[in-house]
Amino acid sequence: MEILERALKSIGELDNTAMQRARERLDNLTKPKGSLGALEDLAVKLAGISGKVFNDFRKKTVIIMAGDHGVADEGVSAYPKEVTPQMVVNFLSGGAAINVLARHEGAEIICVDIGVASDVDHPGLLVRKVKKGTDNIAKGPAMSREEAIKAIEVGVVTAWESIDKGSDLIATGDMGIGNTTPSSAILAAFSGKPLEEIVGRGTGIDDLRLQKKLNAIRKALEVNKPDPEDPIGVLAKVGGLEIAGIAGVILGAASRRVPVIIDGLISTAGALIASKIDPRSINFMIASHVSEEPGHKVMLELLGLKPMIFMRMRLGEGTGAVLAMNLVEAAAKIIKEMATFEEAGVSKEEI
Ligand SMILES: O=C(O)c1ccc[n+]([C@@H]2O[C@H](COP(=O)([O-])O)[C@@H](O)[C@H]2O)c1
Ligand SMILES: Cc1cc2nc[nH]c2cc1C
Repeated sequence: MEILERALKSIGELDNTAMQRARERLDNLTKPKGSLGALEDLAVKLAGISGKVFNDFRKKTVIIMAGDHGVADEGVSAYPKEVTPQMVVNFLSGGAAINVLARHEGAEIICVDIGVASDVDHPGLLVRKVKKGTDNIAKGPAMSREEAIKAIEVGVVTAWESIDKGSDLIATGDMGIGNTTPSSAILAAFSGKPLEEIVGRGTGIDDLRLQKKLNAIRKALEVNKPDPEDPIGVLAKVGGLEIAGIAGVILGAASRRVPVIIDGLISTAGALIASKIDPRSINFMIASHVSEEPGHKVMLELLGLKPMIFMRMRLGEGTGAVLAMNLVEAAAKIIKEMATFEEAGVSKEEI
């Protein structure tokens, strides 16, 4: 708890003066006021986060949290559990979608085993296993409260270490067969929305598995009775180890005023937990894309975040978040590199 408390103590507000200065500069650049839309809002947010109008990113990092799920035994995924460690090996060998996109964006990948059921032996893996997969949430809690806190703290420390090594733009990613089930359960606990509206097909399940998934979430909520006023309790009861780790990465980045780009459904479930632990953490989050999972849009609305990319993606791994790094860098360059009306000798608006 000491690490989490330390992180929470350092989370501050956005720097309003820097944001105002950023808005003024944007209004003086050679374009009609506001014409770069969300790109301008992003430049203003970056100023609020760093306290500086000009930002550039030297080291971009995606942190992938990997964990397994006892609830996979209920037949809620289209793929077997073994895929979790197999994909971890794929991340470390460079063959996954996230490797391609991270290379494309010039980002580094950190992969953390925070709760994979089997052990992966690879020198590139950060082994910070809190538990060998969660217990089946349809039958009882995913993990103990102590384990949930420990997993959040793994995320905090991983973010801090990466920032200490120079990371100044962080993206969140996940890997875990079955993890759209706890992510949807977390959303149900916080939103109270009917499951039919928020539960999707994850890796691509058929109608039969969708019914099993809905039943498993219904049972998880009945058996565990998560209290939306107790976010760590929600996480321990119906969450996942990688979701906890992602919440920790977000709180860790926020505590160091480093922008953190949120990926799809699972990462945003982590963001919801972080936001309920400390709402100020939302200030440091940047939404990337909106996933095909129906619950993702609802999560982003709850957080009050607007996604920038609509590409029908539903992969996880941090893929949407890493794609958005390009837009974050573009926003930072616009405010820094564009000429003002005065510099370019362009006439300003008449009214
Ligand atoms: O990020 C998303 O929005 C997303 C949506 C659907 C599936 N996934 C990925 O697919 C896996 C979970 O799907 P499932 O069907 O096993 O619950 C897990 O490894 C996630 O990274 C990710
Ligand atoms: C192959 C595969 C890759 C993934 N990456 C994230 N979730 C995944 C699920 C599967 C099944």
